[in-house]
Amino acid sequence: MSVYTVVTTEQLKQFLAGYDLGELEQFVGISNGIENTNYFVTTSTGDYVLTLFEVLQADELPYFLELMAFLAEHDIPSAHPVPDRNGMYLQRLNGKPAALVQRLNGASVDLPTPTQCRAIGEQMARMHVACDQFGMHRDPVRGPKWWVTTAAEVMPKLSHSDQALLRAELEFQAAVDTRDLPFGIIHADLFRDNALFVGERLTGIIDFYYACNFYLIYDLAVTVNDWCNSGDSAVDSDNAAHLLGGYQRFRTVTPREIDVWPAMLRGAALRFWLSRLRDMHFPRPGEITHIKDPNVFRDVLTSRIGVDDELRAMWQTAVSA
Ligand SMILES: Nc1ncnc2c1ncn2[C@@H]1O[C@H](COP(=O)(O)OP(=O)(O)OP(=O)(O)O)[C@@H](O)[C@H]1O
Ligand SMILES: N[C@@H](CCO)C(=O)O
Repeated sequence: MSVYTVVTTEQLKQFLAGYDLGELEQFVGISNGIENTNYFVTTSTGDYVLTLFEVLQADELPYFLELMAFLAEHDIPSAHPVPDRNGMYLQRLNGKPAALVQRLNGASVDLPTPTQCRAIGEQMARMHVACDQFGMHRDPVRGPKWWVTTAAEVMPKLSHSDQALLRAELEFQAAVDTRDLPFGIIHADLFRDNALFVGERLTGIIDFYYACNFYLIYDLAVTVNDWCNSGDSAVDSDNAAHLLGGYQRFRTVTPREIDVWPAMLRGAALRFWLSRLRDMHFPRPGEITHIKDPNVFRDVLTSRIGVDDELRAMWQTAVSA
């Protein structure tokens, strides 16, 4: 991120008075991330992350906060939201909806190992399975309808060749047969910067604010595109074998999911190409801002076109041990 909304010491002390967390010791804005304002907060009882929601509205937030509580309580490595003195997770601070969550140990990794990829696959599958029991529903906000409206916004900013690629991909995606695909709750943004590790041990998955009800296989596609990138946009087959193998350990994918896998990888690349284009060409004002390169996902998309058999073959090499 980014700190879009500055919080003063006085404001934070008043906010913390609503919690049973002791005295404020220190706090600092977090520079990673794009969507929200985040601070690390230390009180006399421990370390927390404070999020001020910049885009999501208060009535949308119970889904995410309840989901995070549900996952932490089902032993998925993740941060439990912290309740205030009245048992509520959601508060307001400086005019924005705000929440505190536990601060997890660990750091994100730039160059994941196969073992780390396996851990991500395993926990994603456990999350997909566990969430069968989670009763709330949310439609995707970055789904196919959003792809079309956002493409129209960014189209005038693109080169002719990128415009042609974007138009062709939207047309291709509109024709993908998604019938009979397993559906459920997905993270939808499980990038490397949304997982923390201590060595090879996954300590937590964070940033559930794009979670929604959608095709489970799309969640894996988002994650493989980011975690298993060989550097020249092709898939790193060793990391992919471990990530998909880890996933299969807890949930067996269906033949329909394997069939649609190449299209899902392309759709997932399209989604992040578009969101990064929008962030770049229509930025929001903020004190610290962090724009990610859209061309990374344009190139991922390009490299996934015309290689369907190769992409489906990833499932044959998934390491099941
Ligand atoms: N529970 C947590 N424990 C430890 N660190 C955390 C936690 N939550 C967030 N962070 C840190 O804060 C950073 C930003 O958080 P997050 O990814 O949620 O921000 P965002 O603006 O919503 O992100 P995005 O870029 O995905 O939109 C993370 O990269 C991580 O360093
Ligand atoms: N993970 C996203 C940002 C948040 O959606 C990206 O890397 O573009």
